[in-house]
Amino acid sequence: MSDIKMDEAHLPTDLLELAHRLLIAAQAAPASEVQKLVEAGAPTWYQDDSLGWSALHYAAERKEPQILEILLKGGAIWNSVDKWGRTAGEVCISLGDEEGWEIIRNEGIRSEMLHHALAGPSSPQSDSSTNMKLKAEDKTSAGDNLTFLKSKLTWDVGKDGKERVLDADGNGVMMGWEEPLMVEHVKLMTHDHPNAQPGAEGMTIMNVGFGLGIVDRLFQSTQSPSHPKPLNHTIIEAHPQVLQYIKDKGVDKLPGVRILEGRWQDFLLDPERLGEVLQGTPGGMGYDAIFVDTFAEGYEDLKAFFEVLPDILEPENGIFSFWNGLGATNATIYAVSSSLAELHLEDVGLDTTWHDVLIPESLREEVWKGVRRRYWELPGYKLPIAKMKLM
Ligand SMILES: C[S@@+](CC[C@H](N)C(=O)[O-])C[C@H]1O[C@@H](n2cnc3c(N)ncnc32)[C@H](O)[C@@H]1O
Repeated sequence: MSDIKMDEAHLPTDLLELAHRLLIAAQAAPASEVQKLVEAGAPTWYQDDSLGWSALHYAAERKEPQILEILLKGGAIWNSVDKWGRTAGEVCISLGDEEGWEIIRNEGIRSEMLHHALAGPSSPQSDSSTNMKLKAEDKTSAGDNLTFLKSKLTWDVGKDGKERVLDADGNGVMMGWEEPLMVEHVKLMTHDHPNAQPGAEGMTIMNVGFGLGIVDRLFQSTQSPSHPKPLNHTIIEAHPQVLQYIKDKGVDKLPGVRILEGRWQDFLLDPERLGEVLQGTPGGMGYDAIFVDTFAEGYEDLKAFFEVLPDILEPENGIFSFWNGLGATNATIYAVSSSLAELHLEDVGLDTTWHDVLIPESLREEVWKGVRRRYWELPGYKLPIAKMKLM
């Protein structure tokens, strides 16, 4: 998210005057007037003190698509947020202005794609200040994977009666309210797969990030008297306490289960260890289902994971899915982040379909009691299911 808000004192007086004129013009003047001010160099990123609104927020309130376009072409920042964390996109949503919202979302996708193209190969350092900072949370141990992996975790039961894991700063690492979403993920990844049908040999599954083990329990319980249990179930997990929890619960002793201890990066980004990873699949052909849900990682890490999928996903029927939680405190940013993921998956040869799932549970106050920061603000979850494109 952008935090470009600049102190008035840092702007030369003539620029400050242009900035104020632009804010006023965006509220009531004709498009031509806004255009003139932009051409004269008025800073389109400027946000006022009272609401934290930029000219883009004001134009969104007027439902004037042409003015939105002028401002965005003139460098307005699509994801700058006001004092309440709302982008101009949320202003459009609140007024039911789909056209305006799409203009802002499309600019978000365009600018993020451009940013990634210019940044070159995925690298966690390539975020710039105007581009999305898509971390599951922010700062503290939730903002840095290596810090998180050294931090002390606590397992407890929240006010909603559901189990959860918190990190040392009180950030929710995994929370029980997510279980219905995990159920949907597993259902969509297993139901139609040929290796999960009665009489078949069972699926090969890779799950990255154990957490509370919800998704792993669900993968294990897909079997019925007529349905096979997974043939191989490989879990990659990096946190020492979670690894201990896995052993305490005897998960590592379940038939077909294999635990790879370490970060997924250690296994999947090292060509010499890929063979070890693929041992879980017949003929080393890749997994039937891959799910990834880590913590304290950002979009760049997810993108780096996407890039290894062609090497580890079974090409014919393999299904990939991931916890789609980045940017979920804001509807416009969530939409842009999901579209970005779809485009980057397409780049590596995967087609994505999205399933909309309602999640009223997450909005209940008691779910978040004792948690430092609420990481989910939306009533809906966009669940991705991706498969290799047919040649
Ligand atoms: C949100 S939880 C996963 C929840 C899980 N899907 C469930 O159903 O309970 C994230 C897990 O990812 C692990 N993790 C974080 N970063 C990782 C990394 N780079 N490689 C492997 N595991 C990681 C954390 O230790 C944690 O156990």
